[in-house]
Amino acid sequence: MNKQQCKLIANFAITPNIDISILVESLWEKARFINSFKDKNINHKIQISKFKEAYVVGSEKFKSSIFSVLDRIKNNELRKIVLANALDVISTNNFDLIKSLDQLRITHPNCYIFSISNGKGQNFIGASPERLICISENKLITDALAGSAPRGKTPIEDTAYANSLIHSDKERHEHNLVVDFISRSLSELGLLPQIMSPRLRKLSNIQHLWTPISAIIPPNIHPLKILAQLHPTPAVAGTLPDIACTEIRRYESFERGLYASPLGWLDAEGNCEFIVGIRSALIDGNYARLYAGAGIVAGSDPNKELAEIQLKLQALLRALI
Ligand SMILES: C=C(O[C@@H]1C=C(C(=O)O)C=C[C@H]1O)C(=O)O
Repeated sequence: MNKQQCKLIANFAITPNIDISILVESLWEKARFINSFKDKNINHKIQISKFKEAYVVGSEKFKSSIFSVLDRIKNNELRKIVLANALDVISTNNFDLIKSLDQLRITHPNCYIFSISNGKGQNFIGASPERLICISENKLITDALAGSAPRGKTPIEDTAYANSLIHSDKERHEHNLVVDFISRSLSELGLLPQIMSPRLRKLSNIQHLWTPISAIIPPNIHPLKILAQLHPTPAVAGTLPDIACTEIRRYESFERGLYASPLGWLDAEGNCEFIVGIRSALIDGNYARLYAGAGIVAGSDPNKELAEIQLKLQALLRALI
């Protein structure tokens, strides 16, 4: 598919008393609306807004949670927990959804840009670097993505960050927990995971350790079964995932909502694409809640983890305002 084309997938719940012809017409109407943007440059209204920002969990409280998690890791109660924070933003004007998505698309050209509405005026949007599963013609591909470093301001600084990421025992351990979990989960379904060579996933503000993993899917395994087996991976929850999820509920004082959840589509042939809903925000009129987390493992430095979360949140905020 070239850059001028895109695939439009529509998923609808079909109930016995639905009028298919009305449904099809409303679908075409939506397709025509989307197509009408084809030749238009989106001219965003310039609005001067003022913003009030507040982290849901303050820095000191967040760091004390990290220290507590590190103690529990030391006591061998768990190996990794991903702790998230949220940033609440109130603007004097409503957030402009199309403009925000456009900015996310421009600043994160290699990420999955998404927007999901609940039909009540709330939209969950973001630019995720992480693919949970993509199945095309029986071939599955998934990402182990964990372990992070900032991007450098110069190529030399950037390479130095990349090298320290690649050679850090702590980052590699954090990453390998995700690789091991994914390959074990796929094997438990009777699949033969092929682990590709590790590489870097470079985004505009951050870089990650990245290992793509592939597998051939026999027709009798439903994509949702694979999804249920994989989610949540230790990239967004921890190891072991069940224990980590219980601990996350204790440490995080807010609901994650759609943050870190699988978002995507599937078709009747078993093709699908689900990403992990990170680098994301819930937008409701002039209110936005932005989410970001970081994996805590033995050797994590609370100040660095806090800085990583702030880096993720501030980059997202810049795209929204
Ligand atoms: C949990 C998030 O990201 C995850 C955590 C990472 C890390 O701690 O190194 C890296 C990529 C993601 O797997 C997030 O961005 O909210």
